[in-house]
Amino acid sequence: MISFSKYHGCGNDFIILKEQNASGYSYPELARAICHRTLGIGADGLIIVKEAPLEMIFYNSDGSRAPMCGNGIRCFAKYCYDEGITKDADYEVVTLAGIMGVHVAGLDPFLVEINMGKPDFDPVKSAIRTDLDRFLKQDLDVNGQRVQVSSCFMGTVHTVLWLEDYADTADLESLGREISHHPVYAEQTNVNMVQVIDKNTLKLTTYERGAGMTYACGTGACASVVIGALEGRCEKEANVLLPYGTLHIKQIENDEVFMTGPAVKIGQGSYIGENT
Ligand SMILES: N[C@@H](CCC[C@H](N)C(=O)O)C(=O)O
Repeated sequence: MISFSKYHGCGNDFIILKEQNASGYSYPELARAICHRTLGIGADGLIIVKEAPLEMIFYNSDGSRAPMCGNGIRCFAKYCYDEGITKDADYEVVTLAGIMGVHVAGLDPFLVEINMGKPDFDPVKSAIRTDLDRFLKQDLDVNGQRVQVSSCFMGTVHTVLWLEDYADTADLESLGREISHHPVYAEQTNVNMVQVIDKNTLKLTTYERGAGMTYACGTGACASVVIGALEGRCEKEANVLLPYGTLHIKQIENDEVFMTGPAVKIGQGSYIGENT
C-alpha cells in the first residue's frame, strides 16, 4: 500500500508521495500505473518528495522523467505546507532543471510564486536538431501544413505557436501531437497553442510531452509569455487564462521569470499498487 495525496494547479493534476512511501518501486512504472485514469488513481504526473534538501522528482503519466513542472512545484509547495514539511514562506527546491525559489504568497486560497529562472534559447539545451543559434519563428511542415513555431527551454523544452496565424484550429490535439513528435525535436517538445486576448492576457492550450492534452502547463505559460514578449505579441507581464484558473507570469529585467498561481489539495488515500 502506498499513501498518496492528489493535488491540482489550474487543472493540471498530480499524485504526490514521500520518497520513503515509494521505496522499492520503479518510479517510471509507478508513474504509469498510478496516473492511469482508469486502472490507477489518475493524474497528469507523479511527484516524489525528497527532504533535506527539498527536492521535486517529476514523472509524466507515461513514465518519462521531466526536468521541471511549473504547476507541479506549486502543488509540491502546498503539499509541504499541508504535511508540515515546511511552513516557511520562502525556500528553495532542487529540480533536474536547477534550484527554484518558492514564495508562499497566500494561504486561503493557497497561492505560490515561483522563481522559474531564466529561459534558455540555445537549441542544444532543448535537443533541437538545427544549426541555428536560436529556434525562433521557424517553419515546420506538419502533415503538409506550414506551421510557424518558436522554441526555448523554460525548465523543460517548450514550443509556442500563435493561433491567430491559423485558419483551422479545430483539432488542437492532433496539431499539438504532430508538432510534439516532429523529428526536429530529438526528445519531443511540449506544445503551447496560444491565443492573444490582449497585450496582458493570453489563453493557452497545451499538448504535453509524456501526458498529451492537459488543462494547464506552468512552464508552458512562462514560455508563452517570454516568447510572446520577444515577438511583440504581449507584454513581459501577463495573465495566462486556463480552463481551471489563471497564472500570472512576469519576466523581470535580469530575464528571470516569476509564475504565481494556485495549488489545491483534492484528496488523499492508499494505492494498492497491484499493477506496478
Ligand atoms: N505540466 C507541467 C510540465 C510537465 C513536464 C512536461 N510534460 C515535460 O515532459 O517536459 C508544467 O506545469 O510545467
